[in-house]
Amino acid sequence: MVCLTMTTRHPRAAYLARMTTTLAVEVTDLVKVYGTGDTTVRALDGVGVAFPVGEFTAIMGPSGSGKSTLMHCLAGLDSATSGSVRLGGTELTGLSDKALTLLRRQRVGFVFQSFNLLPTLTAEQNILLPFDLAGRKPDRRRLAQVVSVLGLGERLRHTPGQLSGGQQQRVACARALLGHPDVIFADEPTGNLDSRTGADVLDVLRRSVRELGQTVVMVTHDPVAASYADRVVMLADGRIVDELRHPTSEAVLDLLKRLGA
Ligand SMILES: Nc1ncnc2c1ncn2[C@@H]1O[C@H](COP(=O)(O)OP(=O)(O)OP(=O)(O)O)[C@@H](O)[C@H]1O
Repeated sequence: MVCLTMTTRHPRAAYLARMTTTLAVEVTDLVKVYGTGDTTVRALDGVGVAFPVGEFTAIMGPSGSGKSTLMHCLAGLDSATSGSVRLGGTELTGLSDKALTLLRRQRVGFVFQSFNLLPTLTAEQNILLPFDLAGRKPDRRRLAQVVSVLGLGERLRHTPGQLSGGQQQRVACARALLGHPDVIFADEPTGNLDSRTGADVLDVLRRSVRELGQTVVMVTHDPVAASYADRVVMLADGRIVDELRHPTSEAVLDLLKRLGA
């Protein structure tokens, strides 16, 4: 497995790093401690895990096990107390807030439970918003491809209020996918959806991995949602305690029960 450890600043070096690494994200011995003294909480307690390019991983675990903390550290939204996070070959530890903001904008996609679409913009304008804000022109072929894979062709002129919850979440997925980020982090993406529209969104995430080569890391409580992933990583008490490949919802449920979740 090839993995570059250098911090890349030059655009061509960054490009080459992305081309040669087979890991989208990798963390080593990650520790996150909140608070001091009696109120100290060790939310992550020496986590080591890698997320290969083009794989769909679900992070699961009982409430308070550290899922959100891990995702925030992976995405450069929070800094760890110690340990290393490498995203697309770039070491995040020690980067300034400004550099982290830039890295998130250019190389990370987010899909949240609450969609986070602007209500006055059309679906297409929402999808293009990150590009507009950055003053960049999107690749029109990529836009057409993403819209087609996500089945949004008929909905581009609708505002979020004219779309179902599932369609809104698909627009949010398209927005995340358009810039071909190193990784998309999805935080309970189906938490606000009924099971049928939730299944549509999970299918979209699955297809973005299979057909567009996207890397997706999703936090979920739902064993059915996790069964769409290639792999489930199970956390308990801030540590990785198990891993399932090609998970079924039954196997995930069994594992959660054994952990007392
Ligand atoms: N800002 C904070 N300050 C202090 N403690 C925190 C903070 N954020 C999280 N924690 C603690 O860290 C631990 C892990 O929290 P985290 O939110 O990562 O768990 P989680 O697995 O995502 O939980 P849930 O499934 O309930 O969302 C918990 O004990 C939590 O109370």
